[in-house]
This record gives sequence, C-alpha cells and structure tokens, in this order.
Amino acid sequence: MNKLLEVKDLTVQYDGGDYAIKNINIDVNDQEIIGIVGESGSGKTTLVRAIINLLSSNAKIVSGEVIFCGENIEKYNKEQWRKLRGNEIAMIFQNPGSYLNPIMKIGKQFIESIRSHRDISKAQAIKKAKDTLEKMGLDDGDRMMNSYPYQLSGGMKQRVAIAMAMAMEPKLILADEPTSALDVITQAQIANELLDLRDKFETSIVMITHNIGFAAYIADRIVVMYDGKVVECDNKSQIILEPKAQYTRTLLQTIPELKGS
Ligand SMILES: Nc1ncnc2c1ncn2[C@@H]1O[C@H](COP(=O)(O)OP(=O)(O)OP(=O)(O)O)[C@@H](O)[C@H]1O
Repeated sequence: MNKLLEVKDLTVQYDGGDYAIKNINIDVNDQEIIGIVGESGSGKTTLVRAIINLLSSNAKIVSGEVIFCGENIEKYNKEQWRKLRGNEIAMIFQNPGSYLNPIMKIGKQFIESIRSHRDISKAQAIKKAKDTLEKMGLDDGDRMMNSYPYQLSGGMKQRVAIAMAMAMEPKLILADEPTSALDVITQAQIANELLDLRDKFETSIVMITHNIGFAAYIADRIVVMYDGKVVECDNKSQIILEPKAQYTRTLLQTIPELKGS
C-alpha cells in the first residue's frame, strides 16, 4: 500500500494557549478512509487545518512535518499551496452555507471554481460540473446549476459542496464533520455516496466526526483523539470490537444500540 500522507510528530499551539495538538503521527494510504473521532476541543479541526495549511493567524506549527506524495508540504510557498489546494488536496467544511456564495447561482460558482483550477472552456466546465453533481446523486443537474443555495436543502447543499471538491479529482479530501448538520437518513446517503466516490475517483478521505458510529460505518481506520493527542489508531474492527484505551470504550458507549425486529 502506498502512503499518500504522513503526519510526523506534529505539534500546534495557539497564541497564549497550551498545545492544541501534540506530537501527532498519522499515515493515510492511497484510497483509504480515515475517521478522526474525539470530543469537542480534542484537536481534530486544528489537525486537518494544519495539514492543509489553513490554520488561523494566531496558530503556529511548533514542530513536525506533513509529507504529501513524498514532499514536505509545510515548506511550500504561497504559489505552491495555491496549486496544491483544490487540485491535489481539497477540504470540505462543516457548514456548506459558509462554503457557497448565497447570492450566486450554483452553476456560476461551480464553473468559476473549476476554471480557477483548470484551463478549460466554459462548456467543458459546465459538463464537468453536471457530471460531478450526478455522481453525488444530484440527477437534475440543470435545475441544480440554476439554483441559488437558499433554494436547496441542507443535504443538497452539502452534496454540491462535496461535488465542487471532487470535481478536481483531488488525491486527498479532508472533511470536517461534513454531515453533522443533516438528519440521519441524509447522513447515511451521503456516507454511501462518499464510499462510492472513493471507488470512482480513487480518492483518500480524512474525515472528522464526533460520531464514532459514523466513523465505524465509513472509515477503514479510526484515529481516536483526546486532549490534542492520539490515544488510539487502528483498523475500525479493532477499535470497535477490541478497543485498547478506556477513552475509546467511553466513546463507544455513546453509540445508540441498533435494535432489529
Ligand atoms: N482560533 C483559536 N484560537 C485559540 N484557541 C483555539 C482556536 N481554535 C481552537 N483552539 C483551541 O485548540 C484546542 C483544539 O480545538 P479544535 O477546534 O481543534 O478541537 P476539535 O476537536 O476540532 O473541536 P470541535 O469538535 O468542537 O470542533 C481547544 O483547546 C481549542 O480551545
């Protein structure tokens, strides 16, 4: 298996605060889905923002490295990051509303986004946008392209946001609670679509979630974080069936029991 991403001994601190994450080591293989779980404040968002170089201005990487496709991307300059972000690594944020421009139709935003990364004609960009929307289960591409974000449901907006990230066929998607604002049925549908996309686009996904049950469904491996550190990282069956850390056992107790008829 090929390593796509290696996070080595990564430590991040916010101004005036203690370490938000400390000595984090994580590998992501090609086409692998990693679920990052842990309670609020455990450092999940800080970790993925550090990976994609989108930490807030009051945060700094104190030590460590982020290796992507064999290169230390922490050393990249602005121009190298501009090329990498969106093309090779894409981020899907928690709230799609903050991602989409409310006063611009989906189609226009989608086409602008594609053409800012790829030198292709408008007609080619429209085709790519519609194709990707379809792959995300949004069959009526024309209606979608002609809609404003407020005309779409939360689930549709989240699918659009994911489609915009996938259109560039990035090698790695970082997703911060991409379904947390949605109802369980829509969460399950989007989880299935993400699994499908991993197969179609051969993408690796690092997904943050509060919900260890959701991680158990979608991820190959689960990273459990607590207080800025990795307490356990293993195959999901190992984490779910034979957790080593007490904290993981506590998290597992939060999964509602599924009762069959
Ligand atoms: N912009 C910031 N300025 C200062 N401290 C911050 C900032 N963002 C996060 N922190 C601190 O860093 C630590 C980790 O926070 P982080 O948001 O990464 O955790 P999280 O696991 O993603 O939480 P949540 O699930 O609530 O999003 C916390 O102690 C938090 O208070």
